[in-house]
Amino acid sequence: MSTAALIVAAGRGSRAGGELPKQWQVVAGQPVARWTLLALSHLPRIVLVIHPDDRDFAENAARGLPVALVLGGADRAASVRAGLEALSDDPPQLVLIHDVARPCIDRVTIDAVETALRDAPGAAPALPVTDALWTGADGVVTGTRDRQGLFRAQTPQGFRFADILDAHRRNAGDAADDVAVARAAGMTVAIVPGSEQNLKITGPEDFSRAARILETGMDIRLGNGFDVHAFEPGDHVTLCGIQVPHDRALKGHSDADVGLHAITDAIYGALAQGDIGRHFPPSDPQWKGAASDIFLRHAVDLAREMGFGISNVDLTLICERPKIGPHAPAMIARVAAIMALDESRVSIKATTSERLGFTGREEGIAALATVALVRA
Ligand SMILES: Nc1ccn([C@@H]2O[C@H](COP(=O)(O)OP(=O)(O)OP(=O)(O)O)[C@@H](O)[C@H]2O)c(=O)n1
Ligand SMILES: C[C@](O)(CO)[C@H](O)COP(=O)(O)O
Repeated sequence: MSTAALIVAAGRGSRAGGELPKQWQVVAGQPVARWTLLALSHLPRIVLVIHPDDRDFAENAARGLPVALVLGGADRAASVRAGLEALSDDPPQLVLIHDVARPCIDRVTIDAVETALRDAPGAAPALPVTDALWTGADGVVTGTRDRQGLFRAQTPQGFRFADILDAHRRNAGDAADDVAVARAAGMTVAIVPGSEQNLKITGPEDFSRAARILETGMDIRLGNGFDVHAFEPGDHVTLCGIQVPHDRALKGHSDADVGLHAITDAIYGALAQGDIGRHFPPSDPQWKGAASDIFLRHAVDLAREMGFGISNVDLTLICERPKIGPHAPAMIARVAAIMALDESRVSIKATTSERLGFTGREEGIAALATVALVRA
């Protein structure tokens, strides 16, 4: 069965507060939407429904993943409808409709919904209500309600695609969720076990709850990279993608960007995927004089293919000259752009070796990098 994920992310998150809609705020090192996309990234097709103002945030959250962006509507039902219509050009057999605001969704729950669709046209996770239920007014309990047979609804809510598309086309106005739309169209919806961890970020206090859950399930990898290039005659060096005037150049098969090479090696190291020489052999003439951002982009793409986000990078350049400080802001901007990271996650600093050793004798430049990769 072909299954697509439809993630609705066009809401404004007004109850959650903050300067950005909740789905673009960072939790446990990554935007909420990135966590949600990664959780569903085993599915072959993902549609992310967004507000027209949010395209840049969405592209950042979806980087490296096969995600189609679709513009949403004024309410949740309109956004779901827009996503379904976008999928209808090449319809999948099943669709899992998920709130972007539920980033802690786990694979067991996703698979349970998909499996239940073998026997029912709709299926959704839910948790039975276990607390006693009251009615209240003016701060006083006015009655009790029977909790028997009551459930707390979650997403992803899964459906046979043709049925839910038809149900949404016939639905007028907003609806609490897609189960309501499906039931109004006469579809049977099976309940599968939900998860306490699959909370929806709704109010400000939910960010820290989600962070605790995401951090517990994290796979954190650290990698280090070290590189050295010797000086040769020339009039500039290329460091972290920036041409820095100098009375010598760095010698190498590529552009000899010692800084980018160290960062690239740190990423390969964190992934246990060898080093830059394994992926780009110096014996291969096509890398002669190559700009080293090619190598760094490859390492970043490999990390994302393996399901890792890059949390931060810290680079130290070791040389007496040229002075790095004046160029550091441009270097940070360039490395952040190559790695598609926020500049606040890139540190580039320099030290001399107090005139000791080969860097002290100004025979070359050394670079030492550390990166942290995170997978949910
Ligand atoms: N016009 C809308 C409104 C909501 N949603 C999505 O529907 C889900 C559930 O909605 P909710 O948690 O209520 O999100 P918001 O509408 O963003 O929050 P609020 O009501 O606090 O503004 C969210 O993933 C939200 O992005 C959407 O895609 N389009
Ligand atoms: C779809 C849903 O997540 C089910 O719990 C929920 O109905 C959507 O969010 P809202 O807070 O009810 O708008």
